[in-house]
Amino acid sequence: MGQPSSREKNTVEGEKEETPKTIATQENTEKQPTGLLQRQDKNSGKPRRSFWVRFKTFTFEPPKKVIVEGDTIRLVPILPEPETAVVEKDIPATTEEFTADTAEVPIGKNEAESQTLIPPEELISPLPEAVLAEEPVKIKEESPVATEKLKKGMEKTRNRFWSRLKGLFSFKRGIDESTLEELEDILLGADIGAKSVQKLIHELREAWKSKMITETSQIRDFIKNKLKESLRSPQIDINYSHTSPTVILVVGVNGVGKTTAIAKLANIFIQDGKKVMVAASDTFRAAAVEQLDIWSKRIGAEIVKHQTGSDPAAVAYDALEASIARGIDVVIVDTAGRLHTHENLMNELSKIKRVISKRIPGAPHEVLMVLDATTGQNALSQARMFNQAVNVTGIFLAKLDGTAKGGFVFGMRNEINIPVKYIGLGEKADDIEKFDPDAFVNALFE
Ligand SMILES: Nc1nc2c(ncn2[C@@H]2O[C@H](COP(=O)(O)OP(=O)(O)OP(=O)(O)O)[C@@H](O)[C@H]2O)c(=O)[nH]1
Repeated sequence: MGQPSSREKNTVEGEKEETPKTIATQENTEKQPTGLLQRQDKNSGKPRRSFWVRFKTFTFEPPKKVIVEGDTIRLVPILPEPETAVVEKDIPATTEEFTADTAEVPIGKNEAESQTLIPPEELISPLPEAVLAEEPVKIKEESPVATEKLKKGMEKTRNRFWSRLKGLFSFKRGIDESTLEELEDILLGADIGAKSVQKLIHELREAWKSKMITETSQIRDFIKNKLKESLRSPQIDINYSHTSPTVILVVGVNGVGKTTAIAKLANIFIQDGKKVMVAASDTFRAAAVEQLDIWSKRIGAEIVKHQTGSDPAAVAYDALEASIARGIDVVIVDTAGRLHTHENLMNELSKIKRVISKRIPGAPHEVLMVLDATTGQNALSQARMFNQAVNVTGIFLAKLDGTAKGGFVFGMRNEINIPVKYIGLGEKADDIEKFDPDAFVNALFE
């Protein structure tokens, strides 16, 4: 028996970990199954713990301070001295623990929506009348060619994917069952996900049997086209409102890159000539508001913030009022990535969403979920949970530059029908690209 893994430690021990966010990521990276169907631990054969059981390992984190380093702004945990660490000090009396029994129970929409809603008029004092923009926001066309930034950002994924695949196509030979088996292994190793690989191999076998393709050299383009097709979506753009403001609610667990994603999004909207406001509705931690504040000043976005611990829905409501009064084009609402319990978090997100749609019918026009690409297939469980509570309309895939597991985008699309809309390719405000399926697949093969 070796040392217990951090998954097996209790919450208090998890608190004492030096870098809880990184640990969660490393675990996910190291223990990643190659297929979606694999739900048992490879060594022990025991069932793997659910996402929410693992989620509790980063539910209780030390407070953080904001560190500004050149072009990046990050939160760094303020770690207590080991001998003086008192975990209870940071956890309010209302804190509940996740248990293995309750962790699996998803929060249904109805349950979330049955929460008491504070009437908006009690949340804030009234602000000036609405000033609506007359012109719909224009959407910029993007080229399907992979940019240098995209190619560089996807270097690790490409190495894992294409370096093995190209061996198969390096000389002309006929196709047989062993070719398909070899290809299947390579695709599974590229984190594409078991279901997607099965589908791809099935289609390839059909094409081979019908003599549509006969040589290995033809497989490359066949796979490329199929992968592109699998990612296309009619809703790949942000769902802009015809009347301003367009409201984007941003959700995701802590540490995935949510704040940085908001800054990146705000930055591209501003560069596109839009007036942007961010709502600091992650009132759970002071450092989160501070980090957003620094980003906003740097990129030129307006910000609405309240005190730590205040009602996040009230912050969102205030931001909507202010944005209408000031003719803002896009409002981006930040939210907490963790609360004392998963249930509290989902209820809070549902409430923020209800308050937004009560003030602006049809809003939020986009619910973007930020996922950390380095967590590979585990990001799927997060997406499913959040989707149940707030109906996610698009994915912002952060940290694609830091992983070789970018292939999981295909499995994700196959498993949950939510389109990826943006990708994060670094820590700076301009390390962002609008997701283009053709460019993405091209970057995998170039
Ligand atoms: N390499 C890389 N790092 C990123 C990217 N996006 C964010 N990061 C880094 O990831 C870390 C966490 O990012 P944050 O934006 O603070 O994440 P968050 O989800 O807001 O985290 P909390 O505020 O702790 O909930 C920071 O160090 C960021 O600089 C990305 O696309 N690529």
